[in-house]
Amino acid sequence: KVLHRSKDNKPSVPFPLPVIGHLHLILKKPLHRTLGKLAKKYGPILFLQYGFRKVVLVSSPSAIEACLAKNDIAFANRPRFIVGEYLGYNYTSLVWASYGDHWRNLRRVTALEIFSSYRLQLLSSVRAKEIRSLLQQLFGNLDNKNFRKVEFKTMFFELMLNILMQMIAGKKFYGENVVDIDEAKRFRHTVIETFYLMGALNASDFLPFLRWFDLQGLEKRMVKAGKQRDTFWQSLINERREKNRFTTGDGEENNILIDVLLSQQKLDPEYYTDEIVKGIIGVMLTAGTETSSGTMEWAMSLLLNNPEFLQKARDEIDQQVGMERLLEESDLPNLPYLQNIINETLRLYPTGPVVIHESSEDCNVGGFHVPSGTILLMNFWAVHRDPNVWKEPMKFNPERFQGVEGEKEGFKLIPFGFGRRRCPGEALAMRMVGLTLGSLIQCFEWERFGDELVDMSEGAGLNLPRAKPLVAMCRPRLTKKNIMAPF
Ligand code: HEM
Repeated sequence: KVLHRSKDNKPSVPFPLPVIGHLHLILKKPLHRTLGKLAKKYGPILFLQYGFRKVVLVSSPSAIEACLAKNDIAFANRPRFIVGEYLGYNYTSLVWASYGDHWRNLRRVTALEIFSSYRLQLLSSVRAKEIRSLLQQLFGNLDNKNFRKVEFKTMFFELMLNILMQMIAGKKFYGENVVDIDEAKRFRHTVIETFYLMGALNASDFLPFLRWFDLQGLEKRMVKAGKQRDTFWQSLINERREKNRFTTGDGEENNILIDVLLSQQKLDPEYYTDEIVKGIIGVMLTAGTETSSGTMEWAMSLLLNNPEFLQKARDEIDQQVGMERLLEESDLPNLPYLQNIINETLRLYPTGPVVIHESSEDCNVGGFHVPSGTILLMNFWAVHRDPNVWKEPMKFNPERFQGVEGEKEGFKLIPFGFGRRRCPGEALAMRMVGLTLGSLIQCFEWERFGDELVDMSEGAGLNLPRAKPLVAMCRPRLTKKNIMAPF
């Protein structure tokens, strides 16, 4: 029986304690750091025991390649953690579904109706409009002399949510003519709560008898969050249903995800139940918002602490786009420096730092036997900071991507995962992060709020949030005419 055997003479993982196994070793938050320390001490492939569950923790590029490339199908399941029952419609939503026909169908429908290049292209004007309205809002009544204070977190979240809401439900969430502000606040809270609950270590997942007691109070919170989410998704469906009763046949309904799903429901009501439709909407609005907006916030934090790179990105934009018009999505391929900044941000602060799968059959990882039903923990965050893989890994240096080191092969930069369960939102996220950062750099000068460096501490949650929301000062570079020009 191998608990852990390392090829480089690292010590063995301590023997598991009775009942709890190694759970005591992973209590400290944030999880990616605690798991990173374990890997550093004991090796890149570790076999752990969480209560009654077997766990394999992998933290090196070759180990992750062994799981996601060589054993992709074997590891394509997710564990049935209790949170998936309440927040994943009893494991039927895309994130929580096990590998199989249902999951494949969800991936197919979303790939076609939301993530295809055709759909992404079709909705590029929605994104451009939202960015412009964000820039106008920031510009406010500023002149080019005064700096003003900006809080990013809510601004980026609202931007992503507005864009996704228009793709999904055909309406905005924030801004003029929109839903009531309390509802918007409640929704944001629910998304944050979702990530918290997904990232919280629920002892009942590993010691099922504890479920009776819900000692951490997590299940109670899951029930509440599940109800809030369900009410919100249902209201979006009801609204579209009502609207479609009076449809003008102008084709708008072909571009809105809920409408497409409701027409599938008419064809196959047994499969496309409201629950399945709500599961799809919920996954998109949750997985797509905090991850992308968090990446934007980390990128701005890094640039504010490293203004020389901010200047270089601005030089590139000035050269490629100029100051006479606003940066557009079609400019992004001509802005490799900006792209390097995003890659470097995702390297240091991947907003999916630890990814969880489960094996559905026996397999072999790096010479070790992994039994079926083992939980797989992949620490992308640790791989992205591994000194065996990266030179000066803790240093923010976008220029590393200009040289040989920047080559993405070899599973050393995997912020979106790899293989069958790879993030389907990557192209959309990269466009949004690129367009937002590029526009902010083009249109405004940025300075830190106060003399101190931006605090880079990480908070709790599965999506690597900042501990403290980022605040900075900005002053317009472009003229009011450029920014306020009607779209
Ligand atoms: C910078 C932004 C983003 C990052 C870093 C990110 C990262 C990830 C990661 C690491 C996974 C797990 C992959 C795995 O299990 O192997 C994932 C899954 C997923 N992501 Fe993203 N993501 C981002 C944006 C988005 C967006 C914008 C959407 C949709 C609008 C999205 C939708 C999803 C979905 C649905 C899954 C689950 C896929 C499945 O289980 O089959 N993500 N993402």
